[in-house]
Amino acid sequence: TLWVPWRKQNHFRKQGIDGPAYTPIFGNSAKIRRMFAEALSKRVPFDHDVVGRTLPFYPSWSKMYGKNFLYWFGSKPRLAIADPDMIKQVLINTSGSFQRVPLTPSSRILFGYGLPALEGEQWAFHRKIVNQAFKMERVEGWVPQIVDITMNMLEEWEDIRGGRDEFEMEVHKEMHELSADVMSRTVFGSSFEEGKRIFNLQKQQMHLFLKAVQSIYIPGFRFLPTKDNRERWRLNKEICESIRMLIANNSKKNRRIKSTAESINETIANLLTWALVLLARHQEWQSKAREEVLRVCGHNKQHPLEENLNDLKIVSMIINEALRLYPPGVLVNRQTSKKVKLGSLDIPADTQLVVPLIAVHHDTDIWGEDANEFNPSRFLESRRHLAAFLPFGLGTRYCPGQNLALVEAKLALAIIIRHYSFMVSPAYVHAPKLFINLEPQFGAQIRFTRIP
Ligand code: HEM
Repeated sequence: TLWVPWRKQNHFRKQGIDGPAYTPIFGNSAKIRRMFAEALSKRVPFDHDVVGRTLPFYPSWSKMYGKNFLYWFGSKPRLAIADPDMIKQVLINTSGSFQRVPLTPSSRILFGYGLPALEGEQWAFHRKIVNQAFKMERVEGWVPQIVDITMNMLEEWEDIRGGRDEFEMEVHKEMHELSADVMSRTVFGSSFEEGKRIFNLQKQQMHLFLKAVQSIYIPGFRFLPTKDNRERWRLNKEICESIRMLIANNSKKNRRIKSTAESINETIANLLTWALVLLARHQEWQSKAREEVLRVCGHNKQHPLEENLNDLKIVSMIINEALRLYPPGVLVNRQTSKKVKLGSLDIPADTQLVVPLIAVHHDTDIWGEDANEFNPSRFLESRRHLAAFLPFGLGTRYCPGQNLALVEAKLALAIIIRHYSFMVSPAYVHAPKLFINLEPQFGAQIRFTRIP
């Protein structure tokens, strides 16, 4: 079996798919780790050409081997695909040939036994429940709560401002709190405080999780009482107990929804953070958005209502452009359950397919020469290709939280823009980093001025 990777490598080479050569046991993992370390140690200019910093192996290897290439995680082959036609074929395929990559035991702790971990009938059953929970009518019913929570946040900002004209804040933390509050009040309903506590525990757990996924998975290692493992067990126990209590206090039906929703809170926080950074950097779009909010919602400090949502067109375009340049979920992956054909390619069973969403979103072949520039008006045109813009995934597994994410982002942005003008603080260092999601490595410091 030692020869299997080489055989697979040849199999792909014969079909025109090349990549960094396989090295025994570790594959290309050490090299990938080095590339990440090097990318993160460099300071980058404040522009949006950020794929090299967030997913350094992709631009490096695609330059040498083409948009689709083969690399090795240990002795497992990974096929990176960034061609929209191929991506579409993989993600909309319903035959069961392309499955979600099974969670390792340590990532299962993070994602639990919710939707992302399920396949087949079990998945279909729970997916129906989740779709119901997040359908648009239901999410629109949450508008008053979301507005309320955002206004509460602004009241706290006013305390921080303390009567000054200008004040500065790290908004990533603020957006994290905001989206945790929204998720707790909407999805968790009555169990508000408890929901928030779980989010905070999970945030700590994510740091440990990341350490675990960046190292190669060694069977049995998770049972060793290392410092990280002990901390992981402690947090896990606490989270399990909290969730158990929460479930005991709630109806049985919502159980699955909760366990999935908890781990996904971060995505909206990151979307909002990047949208604020982008608007702070691109004042002309901030003004355009503010004009729109005032026009649509009225001048008398009125808040957006659910009937305004469709009229906030510029705000929507800005959110799309933020999702394009800084997609919170940087990649999605699949694994072949059997030998499959993808276009003219023969792919063996047990091959991981990696779709680098962020690279597709920055591809000049798709988006033109200004692909790395912030230009929301590109969304005035209809979509180029189903798989050219896919921040929420595509196909049967596309994100069921999309409605909530977009409605929350629209409302929160509209309200913030209505009350403050803002610019990037001199303290801000532009450093997008792939954590679980795409995050600002050193936070997002923004300087606000109150609009009378
Ligand atoms: C800006 C915010 C968000 C982004 C960018 C995002 C992105 C994604 C993406 C790309 C996928 C597809 C994964 C794949 O195909 O392998 C996904 C799946 C999923 N998302 Fe989201 N998400 C966001 C917010 C949310 C929220 C708020 C929730 C729930 C409250 C949520 C729940 C889920 C679930 C349960 C799945 C798995 C669906 C399945 O396996 O059938 N997401 N998300």
